[in-house]
Amino acid sequence: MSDRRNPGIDLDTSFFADIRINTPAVERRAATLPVRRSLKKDWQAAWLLNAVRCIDLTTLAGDDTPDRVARLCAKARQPIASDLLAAMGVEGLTTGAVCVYPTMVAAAKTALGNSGIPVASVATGFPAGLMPLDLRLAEIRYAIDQGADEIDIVITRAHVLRADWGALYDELRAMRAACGSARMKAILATGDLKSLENVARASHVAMQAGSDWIKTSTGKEGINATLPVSLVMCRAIRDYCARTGHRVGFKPAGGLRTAKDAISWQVLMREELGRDWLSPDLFRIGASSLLGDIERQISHHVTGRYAAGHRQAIA
Ligand SMILES: O=C[C@H](O)COP(=O)(O)O
Repeated sequence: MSDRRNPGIDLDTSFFADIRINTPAVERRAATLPVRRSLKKDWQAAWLLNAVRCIDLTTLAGDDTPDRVARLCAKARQPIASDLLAAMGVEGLTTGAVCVYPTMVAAAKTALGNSGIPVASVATGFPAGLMPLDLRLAEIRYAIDQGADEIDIVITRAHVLRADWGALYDELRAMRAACGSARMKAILATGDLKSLENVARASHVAMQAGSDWIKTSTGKEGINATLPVSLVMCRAIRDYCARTGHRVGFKPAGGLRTAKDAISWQVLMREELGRDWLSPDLFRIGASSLLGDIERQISHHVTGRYAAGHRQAIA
């Protein structure tokens, strides 16, 4: 993985002051993505393998335990059965990262050992973010002390809803500073932001404040990752890159469960941002329950039939 970072820039509201989004046009464009490509079978398998290496394999449940995290990490190290990978001539495939709560970071680090798989920790009062800023920053520092390599922060939605871009920028800047060398993903919780314009504005502020990835959702909002919202965020990434030269990654998260989802979002990345955004450096899929269907489809590709349920991934 490269050590590329987005350094951010000073807050510049001119990037989004006049933004107007034609929602029906965005929805029409997004609707073409899942059906646009009739991918040949071999290509489909390759895209699914690529999705695996971009997954932030996630468990964020109230009943998480170190044992569950250890099982998740075993899956991250060997996400697809070795006989299926051997049949496709693939070696060394892992997920992009494992994503857990701060108190589970140490268990994940131990279980991942020297695999090189990064541990991402949510922080800053995930999922609502409604805690005093100093406590949210302390949580980032705690996660990093435990060994987190990446931090998934949540923004204060009220700053967006009140159009208080200065407050949003300052909070994100402080979080970025607390992250130090750990890379920061900014969760916008788009399902709470009320409009696509707000999604675009929040995306710009998050990038200006130095986020390394912008992420759609916590997985806990009423509406999580959708293709229209993702399209708006990808266009903001493209715009920010054109104006500043800084490349920011994208992480859809929440509700992605099927191999078809994994392909649709990759088509979006390739068509809107280009091939560079198909690597784990610039693209992650946050998911707790996607791997099972991907493995099922890969198994079908290799063997011509669907595997028995007990052979499927727990995640
Ligand atoms: O960041 C990742 C999300 O929490 C995962 O959401 P999910 O459980 O709907 O896959």
